[in-house]
Amino acid sequence: MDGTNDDRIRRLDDWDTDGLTALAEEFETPLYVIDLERVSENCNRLRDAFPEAEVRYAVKAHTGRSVLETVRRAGLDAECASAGEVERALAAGFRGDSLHYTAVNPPARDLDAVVSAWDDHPDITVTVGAADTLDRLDERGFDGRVCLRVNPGIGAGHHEKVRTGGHAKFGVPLSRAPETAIDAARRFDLVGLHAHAGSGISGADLADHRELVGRMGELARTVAEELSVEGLPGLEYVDVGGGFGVPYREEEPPLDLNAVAAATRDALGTVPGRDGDAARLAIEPGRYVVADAGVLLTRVNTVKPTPDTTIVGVDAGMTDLIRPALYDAYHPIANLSANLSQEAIPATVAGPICESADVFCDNRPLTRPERGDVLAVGIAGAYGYEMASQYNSRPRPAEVAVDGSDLSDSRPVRHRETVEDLTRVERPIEPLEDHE
Ligand SMILES: Cc1ncc(COP(=O)(O)O)c(C=O)c1O
Ligand SMILES: N[C@@H](CCCC[NH3+])C(=O)O
Repeated sequence: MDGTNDDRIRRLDDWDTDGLTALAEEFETPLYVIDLERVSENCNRLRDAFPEAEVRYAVKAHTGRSVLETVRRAGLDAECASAGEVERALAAGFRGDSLHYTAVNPPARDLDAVVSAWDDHPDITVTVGAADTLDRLDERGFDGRVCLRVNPGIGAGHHEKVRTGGHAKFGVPLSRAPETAIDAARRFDLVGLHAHAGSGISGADLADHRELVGRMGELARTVAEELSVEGLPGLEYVDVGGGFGVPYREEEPPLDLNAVAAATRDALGTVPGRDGDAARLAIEPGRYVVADAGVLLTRVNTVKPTPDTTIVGVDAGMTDLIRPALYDAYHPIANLSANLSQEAIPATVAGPICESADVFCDNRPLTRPERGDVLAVGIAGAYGYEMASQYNSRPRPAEVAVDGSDLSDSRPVRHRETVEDLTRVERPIEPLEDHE
């Protein structure tokens, strides 16, 4: 670690245009491309900025097996939001002591599965955001490692729908946290305290982040003192969540990760921990690890001039990348096939789904698109494939992995679904011949 952190993001310009076009030819579109070397680099950037911390990858950003294996090899732990994610992380080789399951109103099926996984992997940690969840774990005979999720009363993030910190759904209210923590410590092995502000935190949110971490530091010192009075084991860590943003717009400055790390350290202060050690800092970023490692490729099938704009119809839609429809999120878009001498026109890039929200951008300059052109939608590695659906009976796209800037060496890591994949779960109610 050299004390510096290259905070540049990988932009569409940094990808090899011919290489991406060749991938679209070979594997067809819509197609996700994921650069595993960039995933590793992003893990290293986080570890360099937070050398003292436990860094846990929030698996929900991209659960692809290739990504999970890459993150594990880069030495990060895994933070899982469901029993399904726990199962996938275990299958990708994460050990129990690197697995953290964050239980939010957990369905019984999830708790049963995680408690059963705990039988084989007793070092799994369950992060609990309600006293009810503690009781439900108890009822299942679980007496392992728990972490208490606290609602810090502060939310942050790129859109109101992703600000979790202030939402009552998440975590035990700060005022109730000390008593709930002591109750948890009497019944389980209470190893940590946790809070998460939200997703897509930018430099402008640094004051909120600092306030959240400060509150967690104060709470952790109160809890540590009460644990010590009761003769209970101290805390191993304080987890201040993830949410580190990446600049999707060209003009947005990148997050200064070193400044965030310094502010985090400063605001947390020292928390007495276990066996005479201080409690460690933990963070759980998802987006930062994978966002700029992924691109979505899509092909133009329609160019329709209208009085207000030119509609550029493409074969990817909100079913492949829902972020623009759901959060009005901005993703850079480039026409890979365009001759650079051609002029840019205001274009509205729209997909094939029967929803007016199925639009990637409105009236944005795009080098004159023609039918058959390949467009790249950038910074699509986080919450892209992961939030894809099969609405309108659209099978989910394929994904290929590459390693670094040479795109000639690619391998498919997710096959393109077929309609048969969609209907496999269905059973007819009557044989078709009865209709004849
Ligand atoms: C509990 C928790 N941890 C970590 C994350 C990861 O967030 P991000 O991908 O923004 O880093 C989330 C998502 O907001 C979350 O809910
Ligand atoms: N899905 C959101 C992030 C939410 C993270 C989970 N709490 C996004 O695409 O920005």
